Amino acid sequence: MKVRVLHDYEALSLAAAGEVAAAVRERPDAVLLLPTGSTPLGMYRRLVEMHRRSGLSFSRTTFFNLDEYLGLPPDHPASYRTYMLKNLYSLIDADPDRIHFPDGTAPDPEAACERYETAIREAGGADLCVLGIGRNGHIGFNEPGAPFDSRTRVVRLAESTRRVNASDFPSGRVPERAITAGMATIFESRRILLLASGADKARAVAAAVEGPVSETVPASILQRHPDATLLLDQEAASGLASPVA
Ligand SMILES: N[C@@H]1[C@@H](O)[C@H](O)[C@@H](COP(=O)(O)O)O[C@@H]1O
Repeated sequence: MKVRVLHDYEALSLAAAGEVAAAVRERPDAVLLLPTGSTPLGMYRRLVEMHRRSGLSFSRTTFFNLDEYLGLPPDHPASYRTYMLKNLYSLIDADPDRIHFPDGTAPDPEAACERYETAIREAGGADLCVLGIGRNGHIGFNEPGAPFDSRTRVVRLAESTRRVNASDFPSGRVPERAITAGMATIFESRRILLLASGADKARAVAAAVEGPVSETVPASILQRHPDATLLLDQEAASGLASPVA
């Protein structure tokens, strides 16, 4: 696992966008597994700029989302589908047939999870997975305790995660469950990039980088990955015992 510390959020976003752009330039039909949350917003903004200014094309790229709330209508303002359309897909030349989301409203959610896992596998697996990190070390919606061999499945959200995400649901209750790509699904990505910004991520980052590899801290699995990079801003890196360049 490599760790890169950038000066601030803007530098982090630019570096992350550079990595995604390089993957897509090298392989225009790359398969990407992408996150939501506030952290990747700057990266998406930069990717849209690169598309507009330097002609970076995503027309052959296949996109999968890491997760989605269970039971939210797809056009709900807080659904991850809405987030991705608004912040990325509607602003670039993505092919709608190559954009995939977990189906949070499927009548049989377990079957929808299996279909999603199969779709990722049939696409050849992810060339690049970009992750954020929860304050409790979660990746996607794999909360502490998620088995390392888990696949795309329905999960119950930690109460702390529901509290943090409550600001996205001003007029209602935060869903209790979600569909997430599993730990093994994520780990099988050929390259993984985890982004963390701000002091409130410092403890989770330190546990993921310097603590034992443990299902208690889902992001710690990246220590075992052959090609994982953490992009941190200085605040997110502030809990690390050993300084990194
Ligand atoms: N399911 C998402 C995660 O994929 C994301 O990484 C995390 C951190 O979000 P933020 O970047 O807003 O801190 O929260 C959510 O719960």
